Amino acid sequence: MRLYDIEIEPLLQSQYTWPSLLLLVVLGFSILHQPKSANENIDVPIVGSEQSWIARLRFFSDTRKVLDKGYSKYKNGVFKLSGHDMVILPTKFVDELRNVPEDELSSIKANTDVSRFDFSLQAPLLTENITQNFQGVYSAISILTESNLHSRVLQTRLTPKLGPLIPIIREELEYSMTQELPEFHEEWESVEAFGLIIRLVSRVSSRLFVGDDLCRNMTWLNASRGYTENAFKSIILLRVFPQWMKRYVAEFVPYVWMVRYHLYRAKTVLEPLIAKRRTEQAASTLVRDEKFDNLLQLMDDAATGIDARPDKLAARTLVLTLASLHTTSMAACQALFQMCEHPEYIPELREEVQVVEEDHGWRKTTLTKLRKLDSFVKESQRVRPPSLLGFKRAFLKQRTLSDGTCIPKGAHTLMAIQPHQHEDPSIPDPEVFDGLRYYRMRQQEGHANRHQFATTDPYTLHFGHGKYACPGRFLASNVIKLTLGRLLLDFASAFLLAKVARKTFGRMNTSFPIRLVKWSLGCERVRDFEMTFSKIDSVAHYLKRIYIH
Ligand code: HEM
Repeated sequence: MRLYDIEIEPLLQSQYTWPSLLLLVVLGFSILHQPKSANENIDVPIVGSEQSWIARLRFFSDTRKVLDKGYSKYKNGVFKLSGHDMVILPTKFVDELRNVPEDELSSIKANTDVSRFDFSLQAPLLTENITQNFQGVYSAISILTESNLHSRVLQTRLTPKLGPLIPIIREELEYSMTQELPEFHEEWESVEAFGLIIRLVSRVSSRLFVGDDLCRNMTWLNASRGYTENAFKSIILLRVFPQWMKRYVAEFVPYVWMVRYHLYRAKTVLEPLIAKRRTEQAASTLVRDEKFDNLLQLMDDAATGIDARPDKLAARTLVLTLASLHTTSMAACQALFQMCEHPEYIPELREEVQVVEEDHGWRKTTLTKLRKLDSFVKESQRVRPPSLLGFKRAFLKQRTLSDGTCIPKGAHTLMAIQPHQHEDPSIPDPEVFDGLRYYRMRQQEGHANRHQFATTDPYTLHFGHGKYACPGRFLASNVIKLTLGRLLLDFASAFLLAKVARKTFGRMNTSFPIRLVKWSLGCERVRDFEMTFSKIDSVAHYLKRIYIH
């Protein structure tokens, strides 16, 4: 038989023919049977194209522009971005929604996008294409939707112990610096900023996550770093595909394979550790003191039922590194870059760290005294936020908002948190970077405990707000201040290349190297070194020429 010029018989006899035909039928069936998403049922204006693929590509290529366009037009109303993908609610609803029970409005389900795979939702209702989520099934994050064990333990067991744990974390940081910093053969060394920060943060966080049994174990460290990196890559890649396609595409994505591999590797070290500790505990030979506290152990103490299964505990611990590692490192790195851009703050910040260290050493209350550094990190987050959109919610029940807008069951919503923060009346000059802004605000009467990095308010939603705000933000704040404080003590941090990058290309690139200069060289040498940086404009000019021509 011939079809046009093609011989059909050999094709039909090929071993691949029938599986391929079957695959085509399954795909065709999936496409034809796509239920309309809940987001599509919300009748509000769409900013940009209604065609999902075009809208999605446009959104990915210029998120800020698309968001600003929508926000400037509809900021007090509800609108959609990226076709029907994102329903943007005005921030006036924060107070109305922040404490709604989890079985009605869920942050974690919106973030993980469990979608059709979550049968507890009883319907394939969640929106079809969510571009702002963590692709829970493929990145293994869906374990966080099985129960709120991790949040309970972070909030009620680990956070209250953070103070006493400071000397222990500090000890781990000292060790990490010896492992991760380059050897200084000359007066300065070039390091890739984000790479250095993420390695320091992952070591320090590991001490808090799995304790001293494993925090220096390279299998665990590689699994947690490798998992986080590949999970993010899978997430970003899979976001572009429609929901029905993801399950097929995922099977061919090497990042997804690597996620599974690192999950397996993490289990090989965590499960025996859990078993060992349980045996010792049963035999009453386990020595427990402050040093022993870590997230894995505290979760094991609190877990019941299926959550207590060693493989589940191991997976949950690994997945929590995704929630913590990049977020914390990015915030620390942005603060470091702001120091590059505004080196005039460095002496004052450094002096604060020195005074606090000399007065008290690294003790329970040390970090609360670093008020200038806290303000600097918070201001860095304000001007370079981790996300332009936030306060993601999945509506698990239909709800009518106070302005009459009806949000159907299954819809996913977000808020434009970055443009909204610019409208905070307590920030009179939002375009200006003012590293000590929040430090001064805390000096007002009655404000001493407000305006901290980990504090949320209706204008500051980078950690969410209300009952379901990030349960790890105090931990993040401690790790960031410890790490930056330590770097400030040792390095003049002249950051030449980062500064040049900023001047040359108008923005920082996280993969750009920075140069660390040791204070221990003596002030004169550091000053000499800085003098050479005054030629920065000509270096920038030179680089620009190289790149342009
Ligand atoms: C600067 C660092 C961090 C940022 C910017 C950040 C941001 C956020 C945001 C925006 C949310 C969603 C809140 C909401 O929807 O209302 C969240 C949730 C969460 N964060 Fe963080 N986070 C950070 C660090 C951490 C750390 C260190 C941990 C520690 C494990 C952590 C664990 C979590 C968890 C478990 C959730 C989900 C809570 C739930 O089950 O609802 N985060 N975070």
